[in-house]
Amino acid sequence: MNEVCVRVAVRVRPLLPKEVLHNHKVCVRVVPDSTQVMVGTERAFSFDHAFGPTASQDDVYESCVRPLVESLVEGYNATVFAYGQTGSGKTYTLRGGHVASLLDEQGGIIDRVAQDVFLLLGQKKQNGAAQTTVRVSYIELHREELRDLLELHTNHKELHIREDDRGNTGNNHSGQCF
Ligand SMILES: Nc1ncnc2c1ncn2[C@@H]1O[C@H](COP(=O)(O)OP(=O)(O)OP(=O)(O)O)[C@@H](O)[C@H]1O
Repeated sequence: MNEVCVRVAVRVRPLLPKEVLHNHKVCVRVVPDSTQVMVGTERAFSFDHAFGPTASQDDVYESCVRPLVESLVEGYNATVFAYGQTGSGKTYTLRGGHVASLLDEQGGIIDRVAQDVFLLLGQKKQNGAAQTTVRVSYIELHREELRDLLELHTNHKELHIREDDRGNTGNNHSGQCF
């Protein structure tokens, strides 16, 4: 991976059965063997990665995210976020194809990161690295309101995201109040 701080990947999902049924047409195509997508027949847009409807969850993870996890265990910060209109595939890409699935071919980025973080930390420990602590928070921000998805009974009014003077963010509920 080169030294660019922000990399952008585009993923075009397949038509859903109901879309096929309603005769919807594909209007965005990935140019074969490139990182460009065509909108209609004339306009081409370039990205750092471009995945078409046949790309697997593993393809996306291996090229876009795994290198970040490797950097993470070396002490770097990394962020992965999905952006797109409703129904475009953000949840599928991040959380996977089934709710509560074990890691299988439909497993999303979150499952794969969790697996690799512990795998890589385990390897580091075997090589004599210091003990590591992993903390996880899973928070939904919807209409300016925060919800702790790991503690659903928490009153959303008690949750606040704060930033310290070095730009580190945390939420008061996870005990990281800045
Ligand atoms: N790459 C893919 N392959 C197969 N099915 C997909 C793919 N991406 C998305 N889907 C399916 O498309 C539908 C919409 O996807 P998803 O729920 O992930 O969209 P979303 O962007 O999270 O939408 P919203 O913003 O409304 O939550 C789901 O049924 C999902 O399983």
